[in-house]
Amino acid sequence: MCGIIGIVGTSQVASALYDALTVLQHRGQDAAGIATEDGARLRLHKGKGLVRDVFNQESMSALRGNIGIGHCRYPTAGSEGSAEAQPFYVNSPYGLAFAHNGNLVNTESLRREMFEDDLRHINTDSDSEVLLNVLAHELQVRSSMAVSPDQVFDAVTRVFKRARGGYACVTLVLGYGLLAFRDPNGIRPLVLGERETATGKEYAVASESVAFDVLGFKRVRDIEPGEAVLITRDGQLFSRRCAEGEVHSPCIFEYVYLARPDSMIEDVSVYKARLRMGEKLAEKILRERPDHGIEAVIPIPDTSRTAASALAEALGVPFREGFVKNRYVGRTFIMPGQEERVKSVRRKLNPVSLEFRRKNVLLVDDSIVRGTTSKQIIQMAREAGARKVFFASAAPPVCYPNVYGIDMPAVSELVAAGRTVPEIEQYLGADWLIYQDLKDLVWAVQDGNEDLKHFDTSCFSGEYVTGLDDSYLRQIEQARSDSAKAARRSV
Ligand SMILES: O=P(O)(O)OC[C@H]1O[C@H](OP(=O)(O)OP(=O)(O)O)[C@H](O)[C@@H]1O
Ligand SMILES: NC(=O)CC[C@H](N)C(=O)O
Ligand SMILES: [Mg+2]
Repeated sequence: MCGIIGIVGTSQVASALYDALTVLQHRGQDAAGIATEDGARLRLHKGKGLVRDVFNQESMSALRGNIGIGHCRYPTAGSEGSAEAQPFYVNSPYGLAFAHNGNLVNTESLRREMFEDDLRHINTDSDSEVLLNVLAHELQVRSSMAVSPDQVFDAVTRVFKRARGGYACVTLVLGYGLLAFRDPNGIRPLVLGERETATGKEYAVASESVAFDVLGFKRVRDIEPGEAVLITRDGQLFSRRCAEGEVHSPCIFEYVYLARPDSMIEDVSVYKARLRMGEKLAEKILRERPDHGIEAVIPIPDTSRTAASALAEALGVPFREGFVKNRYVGRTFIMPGQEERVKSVRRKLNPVSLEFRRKNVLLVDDSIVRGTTSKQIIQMAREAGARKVFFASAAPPVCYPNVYGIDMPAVSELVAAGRTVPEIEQYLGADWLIYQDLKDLVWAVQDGNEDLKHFDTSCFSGEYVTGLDDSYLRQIEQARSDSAKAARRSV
């Protein structure tokens, strides 16, 4: 769930790309990059770290041009190294700079095809570099000096046939324009925006609409599943559905945790969806624990706040800020190693003891994945003097890996996998634990747009809309478990 942005402007775009990346930072904290085209050349700067650390005045001033793309990375493939920071670049055909949010599930066979059939060298372990080369190959075999939208759309049609997985992508086609496309199932989000300026209309494409709010762009619409949009350097927009007939399945975890609440995805307000998650969870608590005795509902900052506030209101129990978040510590879940994640929970969240002392409290989180946060938080609540500590998750138990752009590769690391709710309760140390039902989570999102009939719920249901090769889950567990990553870092 990286963040991506592309802008076709009528004046310099680097600072707008930078600003957009800072509001998409919650989607990826590991690396960031910007590529622009200054009329003659590609300008590219990228590196490891937060957006504010990767760029300085000097690197920004070199990023000249009225058209460009940006990326902030949360790795789901390959390493966390700077070589895999995005955008990636290939010089042929035309010169392509590419940024990708998502994850492919047939990377290895594509990598082999690239090498053996298409004679292309892939230099990293990144699936995004593979995807860029598939696009480059398909453009190459149709290329001519004068690029046409039909050629580009035919190439993307082939990419959709070859690449399986979740992918929302922006590509800078040097000397020509910006190409954006979204996988045939529409798993990862991608929105189109525009703004009128004194010098003409400008377009932008981004992972989340919140990027448009800060840039003063108007959200026009979501890019459709299997659609490609091409915006030429002189501001003409072309689009085509290049894949049809696949089940539209936006990732439900965007609504649970990944996206900012002030974003709209698929015409659904993430904020309102989270409120509805809280309401549904309250109904379940009232059904199953009518004599709950809860004296305060306490969110685990940041993401659960919205759901917890609605839950408290529906229960008629005070909503209290029992944990203060250190605003200088980033998101824990998207950190690459378990040791770092465990340490950062305590660095990040500190209890306000008086909200716990001699009280029965309900702690609310948006989700429980590895249990890193919840286990420590329950202990902190007890240390702060709580009488009873109940725990509620606004999402159902996460029991299966996510393979479409969220780094949850190993079943063995998921606290709910192979455990019953009472067993998880005991492991986390809660007096009782309650999870949202999947049907209620689906309802909470669908209520915002009843045209959405299906979602990618794979981490809750184990159903993978693209299908998976038999050995795939075993392979990613071996390659991407915390222990595999730690072993890689130590060499
Ligand atoms: O069970 P776990 O493996 O701990 O993962 C789940 C937790 O991680 C996320 O928080 P995070 O700190 O990443 O971000 P937030 O500040 O947006 O809530 C999420 O909101 C849960 O609190
Ligand atoms: N989270 C993502 O979208 C990751 C993109 C890509 N798979 C990478 O690892 O860089
Ligand atoms: Mg959290």
